[in-house]
Amino acid sequence: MELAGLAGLLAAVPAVALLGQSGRRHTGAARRAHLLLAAGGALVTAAALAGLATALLTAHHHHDDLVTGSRTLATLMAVGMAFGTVTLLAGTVALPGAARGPAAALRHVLDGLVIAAAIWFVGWVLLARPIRILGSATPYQCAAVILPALLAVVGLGLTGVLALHGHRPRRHSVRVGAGVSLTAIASAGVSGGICRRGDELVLTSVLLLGAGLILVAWAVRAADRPVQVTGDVLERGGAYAVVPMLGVVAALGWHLARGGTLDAYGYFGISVEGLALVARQFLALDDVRRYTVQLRQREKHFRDLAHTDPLTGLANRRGLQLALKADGGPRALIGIDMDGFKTVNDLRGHDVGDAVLAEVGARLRRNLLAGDVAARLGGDEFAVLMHGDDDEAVLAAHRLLAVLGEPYEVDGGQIFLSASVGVASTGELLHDADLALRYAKQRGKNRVEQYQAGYDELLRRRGTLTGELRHAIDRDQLRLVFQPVVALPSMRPVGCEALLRWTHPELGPVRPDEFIPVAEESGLINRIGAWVLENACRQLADWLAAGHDIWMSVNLSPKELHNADYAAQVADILTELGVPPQRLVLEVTEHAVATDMEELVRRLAELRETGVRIALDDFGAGYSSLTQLRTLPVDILKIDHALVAEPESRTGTAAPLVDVVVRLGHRLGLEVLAEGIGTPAQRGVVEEAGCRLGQGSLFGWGVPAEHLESRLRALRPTGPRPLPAPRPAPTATAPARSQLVRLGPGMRQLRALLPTDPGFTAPAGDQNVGSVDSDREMRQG
Ligand SMILES: Nc1nc2c(ncn2[C@@H]2O[C@H](COP(=O)(O)OP(=O)(O)OP(=O)(O)O)[C@@H](O)[C@H]2O)c(=O)[nH]1
Repeated sequence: MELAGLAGLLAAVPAVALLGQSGRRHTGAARRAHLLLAAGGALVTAAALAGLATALLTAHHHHDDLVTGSRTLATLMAVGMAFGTVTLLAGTVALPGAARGPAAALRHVLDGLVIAAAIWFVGWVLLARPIRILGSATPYQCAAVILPALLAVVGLGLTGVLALHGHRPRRHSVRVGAGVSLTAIASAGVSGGICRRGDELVLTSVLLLGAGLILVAWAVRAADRPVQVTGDVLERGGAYAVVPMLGVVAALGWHLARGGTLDAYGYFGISVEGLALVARQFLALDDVRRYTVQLRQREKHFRDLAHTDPLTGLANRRGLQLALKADGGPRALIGIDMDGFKTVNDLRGHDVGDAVLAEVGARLRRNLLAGDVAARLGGDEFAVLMHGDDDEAVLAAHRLLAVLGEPYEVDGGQIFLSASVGVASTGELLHDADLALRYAKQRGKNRVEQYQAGYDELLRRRGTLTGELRHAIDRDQLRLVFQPVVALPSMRPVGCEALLRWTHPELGPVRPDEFIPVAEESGLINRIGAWVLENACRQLADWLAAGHDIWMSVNLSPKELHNADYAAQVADILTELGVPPQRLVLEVTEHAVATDMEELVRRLAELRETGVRIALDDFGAGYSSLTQLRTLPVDILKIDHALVAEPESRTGTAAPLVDVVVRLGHRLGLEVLAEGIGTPAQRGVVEEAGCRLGQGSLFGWGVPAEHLESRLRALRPTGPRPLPAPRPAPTATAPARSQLVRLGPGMRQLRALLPTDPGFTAPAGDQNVGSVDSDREMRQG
């Protein structure tokens, strides 16, 4: 019989060999698991082989010796095979499809123990008194079977857990678990059979053992397929614990009802069940804690995201509102909006716009103190919430204005932008800073305004003005006045600038610097501009018809210039009223020049084609580019009054830059007109510089048409005047000599630049260039 058993065991050998081979073929976790399974299988097989061989050799011994010998042998075999089974179990939990890592494996083992302890206990109830389903066959005298039986139960428990919680597809690891359990059961059978000299049992068990190992080997072949790892606690139900526990309770009740008592094996089963459940509970709590921490971290991450602006990484509006709610000492809010940012998007594309915004964010962040919060409120609008009082806030605002006004290096080019800044340090910070910011925009941008209680009133007034301005034309509230432009040095009026006046019946006279921005913002400027142009031209036509030798200057809003058929409108009016186009001068401000150059050049060129002349107003008051000046199709350069009124500098001359700009203008073939001449001294300086056209209070304020007309009448007509030749078209190939120069009352940079410009070594007689009036005046003079 033992021989048959030995033969049966041979089936196990190839299975072990297959496992070993599979282990060598794999790497990583699979290799470890397969080798463990191979080693376990080999140990079980070796122990069984050794036991059977010993039993065969000692078969002829005396009966008493035989009984004791069998028990000893069975015990030894059981221990040997138990080692093998433990190794097999370890290999099973180590399979990649079983558990994700050691922690998950430990959880599987404990879950398995919960099931195993229940099976053990139910088995014990069935085998123990009073039920004893095996009757006298219960191998009580063979303690040797207990160890493999115990491991078989653990194997079954583990298989159950793998069926419930293994990674998908689960069938491979379940098959391995089942094979290992079968091997363990067979081990118990073999040791039991040897102990009780039950040949059939030995034979059957040996065959089962082989079958178990073959099942393992077969299942392992597929066990290294990719598995779907799900480690979420939410996936784990409690059924694996509830069902065994109910089984234990039912079995115990049945056992006690039949008058049974608990012996050591029963206690053991119940204790293991309880301890395994408690241990599992600890681990489950630990899992829950870990997941809670993870959830909190994620929640924080999403909360942060909800309060962060993705482009700049600064806080967003909600983030700023949160920061505003937090308590703290004295605080101030600095509201910032980039000026003319839309142009960056329009000219350079949205990506460049984004890069500029990101850089604005970075500059703000670099200029924060600890505890300050910078935020992007949307578009090109930013805010800085800082600790400090009024004065500190205004100081910080000016610093930010300077920092944000530095050129932006994007995409290999420079972008020039300024910002408008509003500061509030009491009250509704967000609201007040916004009001101050809007006020800064209205007052010409690129400046800091501090909130004052009057702003609400100011903005309300703007609302009223917008409403009233809508009807100003229909209700005949607009008037034109005309400020003379005189030839120097004779001070004879040769032209005039039409200036708009608005007198409201209730509000009284409204200043142009108040209502013109309102008109621009509300879009009314186009209607109003058309009205001004038409009425100015009508007046001009009258004067020309009356034989006066004069030209008319009309201010042009950048918004009107954007209008694609503006040039056509101008041409229509001129034709309709029969005004020679050369008699009309359209003035654009430097402000318009600083924005979209290409469009501006195109529009101005269209206008010039109609024959009108273009004047560049307020030159020297803000930003200007010398390159732009050369590219722009303009005929007249109007020197800003700030330059004319500049006091003596360290060189000892008053208005030192007038001379420079006049020479620059003449050099570029432009007529030059000095604005804001208020004193004979200023007139002297301007004349000295060679400027032949002047305008200012010294020669007359803006007056009604009749007043100017009487002045004109007083002058004896001197026949038709030659009109200035149009300026030659700018040459596109001329190299740019400078980029952007900040002109202004200081104009130091221009001064520093010009003498080194080879094109600027002006000949002594260049003062007459392009100035017909000065020619004539000189002849007269
Ligand atoms: N590139 C980019 N542009 C944006 C983004 N959000 C808004 N903008 C643009 O930013 C511009 C902001 O316009 P405004 O502030 O009204 O106009 P502005 O040209 O700066 O004029 P002022 O503020 O009056 O000087 C709009 O043209 C928007 O389309 C953004 O995330 N990226």
